[in-house]
Amino acid sequence: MNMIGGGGAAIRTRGLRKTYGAVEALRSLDITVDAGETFGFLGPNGAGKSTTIAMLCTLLRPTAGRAEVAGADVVRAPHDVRRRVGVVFQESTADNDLTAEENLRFHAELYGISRRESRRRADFLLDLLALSSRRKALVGTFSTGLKRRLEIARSLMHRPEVLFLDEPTAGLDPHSRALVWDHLHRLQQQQVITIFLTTHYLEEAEHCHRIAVVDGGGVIAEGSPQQLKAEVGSDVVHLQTADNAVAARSIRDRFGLNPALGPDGVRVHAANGAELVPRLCAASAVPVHSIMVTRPSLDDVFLHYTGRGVPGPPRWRDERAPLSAAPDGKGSK
Ligand SMILES: Nc1ncnc2c1ncn2[C@@H]1O[C@H](COP(=O)(O)OP(=O)(O)OP(=O)(O)O)[C@@H](O)[C@H]1O
Repeated sequence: MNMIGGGGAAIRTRGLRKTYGAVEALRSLDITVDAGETFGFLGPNGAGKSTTIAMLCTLLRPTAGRAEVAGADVVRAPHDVRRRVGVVFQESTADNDLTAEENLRFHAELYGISRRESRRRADFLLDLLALSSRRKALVGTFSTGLKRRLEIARSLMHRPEVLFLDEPTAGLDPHSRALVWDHLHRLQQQQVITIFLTTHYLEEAEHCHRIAVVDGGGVIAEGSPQQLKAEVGSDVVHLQTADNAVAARSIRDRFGLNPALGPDGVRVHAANGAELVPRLCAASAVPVHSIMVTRPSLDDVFLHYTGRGVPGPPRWRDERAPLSAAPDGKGSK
């Protein structure tokens, strides 16, 4: 077969494009995902994430360009691709009127898996996703988190080489989110599997080996979470104090940093927030009510790479000019 490039990649796209009539959902996508990698596809609403998954799973035909998944071309060999991939969609597709086990077995039948193998595989996956105690329960009684885990189990019944997850933790509470990731990590310890997931959340990128940020129809940034965060910037330390203006001024004077005074307190960028916190508390000229360290947000990533932020965040202002103009700290707007 005429491959796009060298072997070894689990997913490879070149100039992949999709239009819906006049709407250009994806302009030109070039990505390479190695076998065994967890690859995050990050972007705002409408960036083309679901469209990309649909093309890679052969549910949508590309308008132009090439894509290979698990060594098969999505247009020329769609059946090969389908046998080698598992998919979990944003919307639940589990059958509420069947039990967890029946959902898995039904899927296995569609793939022509023998009963014996189906039983063995279902046992393994129900255990892996901590669903064994619910195997006989009707899926209609499941929470969103349980359903998502069942759908992941179902997508793995036919031993796919590549697992596509479209917003795997959307709509889940923090505990359920963490569980999903625990199970995915356990899965990767058990077998070599490539995971391609879409997400809005930069936090999810922490679980990925590499991520691509997609916007405006193509990839605008790509790398490991560490690389992207390093490029985006440093930790952000948020402080609330008895007098935020005084605190901001003392941070600037004592630490040579550039604090910003905002509606909820002071925030300051630092290379290592955790290391700065005790020093800030010890040196603060005013009592500190609360202090928190956060990582760069999706806003920060977009601002960095596109020069525009996602609309709506609280407005912060650089404190240097107002502080020197108004030593009482109130500053002008
Ligand atoms: N069937 C369709 N017909 C016309 N336009 C579509 C269709 N499906 C998607 N689009 C458009 O294509 C673009 C990409 O949509 P897509 O759903 O792939 O983005 P997404 O990144 O997955 O968004 P979200 O994060 O909201 O799921 C959007 O502008 C969307 O409105």
